[in-house]
Amino acid sequence: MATIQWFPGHMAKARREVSEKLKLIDVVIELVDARIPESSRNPILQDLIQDKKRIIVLNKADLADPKLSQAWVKAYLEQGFKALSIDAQHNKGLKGLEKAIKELMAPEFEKLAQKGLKPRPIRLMILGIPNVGKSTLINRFVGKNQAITGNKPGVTKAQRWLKIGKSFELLDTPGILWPKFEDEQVGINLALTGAIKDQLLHMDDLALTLLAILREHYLDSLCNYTKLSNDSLAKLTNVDLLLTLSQNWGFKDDYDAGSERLINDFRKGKVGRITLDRIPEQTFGDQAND
Ligand SMILES: Nc1nc2c(ncn2[C@@H]2O[C@H](COP(=O)(O)OP(=O)(O)OP(=O)(O)O)[C@@H](O)[C@H]2O)c(=O)[nH]1
Repeated sequence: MATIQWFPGHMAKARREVSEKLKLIDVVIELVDARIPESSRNPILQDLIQDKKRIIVLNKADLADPKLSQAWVKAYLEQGFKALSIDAQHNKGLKGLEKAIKELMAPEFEKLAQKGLKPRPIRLMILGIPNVGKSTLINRFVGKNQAITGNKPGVTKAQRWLKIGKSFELLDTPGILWPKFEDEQVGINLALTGAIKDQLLHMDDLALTLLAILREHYLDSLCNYTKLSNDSLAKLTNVDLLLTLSQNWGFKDDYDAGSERLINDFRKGKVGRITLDRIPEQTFGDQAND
């Protein structure tokens, strides 16, 4: 996990670096965490990339609720974005990503074809907040393909491009933007998934919030994970439940150790496939609940 603290100076620098790189790019891969697709987006990205072509990629789909991943992709499509979900860790969905990027560039290649020109490699960069899997995607995407180096006019630092087959060239360093800070629930989501440092929020508060979300939306997963029946769970408050779990794990009354274990298990997917960001019903109807 990145340890960078985002001060205004760092933000300005990140913004500058991303703008510089963007000049060279045909398509931006906006990488988000499928468990928190909205919370893991950076609000200035739109402003930065303007009308540059973009695809929203929900990574870590293996950890997220498949129904909600589908619903989020649908919601983004309805907003006019190209979007899909992948699992970079296990190399799933990358062919679909390549296909979607080619579709995005089809109009440009059509124009080239009309002039009798062949398509050139599509230049890509991955952009996202810390911990969404940018490096993992770069590694999986490129596999055993080679890096090519080139100095491009207007860019002071040499940019290395990684070749992906004949069709793509990927910038070897991702663009990193800061996570959103303005909203408490977003902060909790980012902390629960590990996108921001744990110290910013109390572990026990995070654990209790997680238990509340699980009770409300993922009761079956909670029963499986805690090995408690529905009825037994109903008799326990979240505080009692956390205490019971801590004791079962051998931590006696050490609530913090229990909280940490619960959160780590959640991050690894041991609690189940959970998505924390719900689709706002007023905007998108209730696709997620069918
Ligand atoms: N389960 C799962 N884990 C993933 C996936 N992609 C990445 N990870 C894990 O998520 C963590 C962060 O991945 P990185 O690739 O380092 O993320 P990053 O965005 O480059 O992170 P920063 O360097 O902090 O900006 C690592 O532990 C990865 O193994 C995925 O699709 N599924």
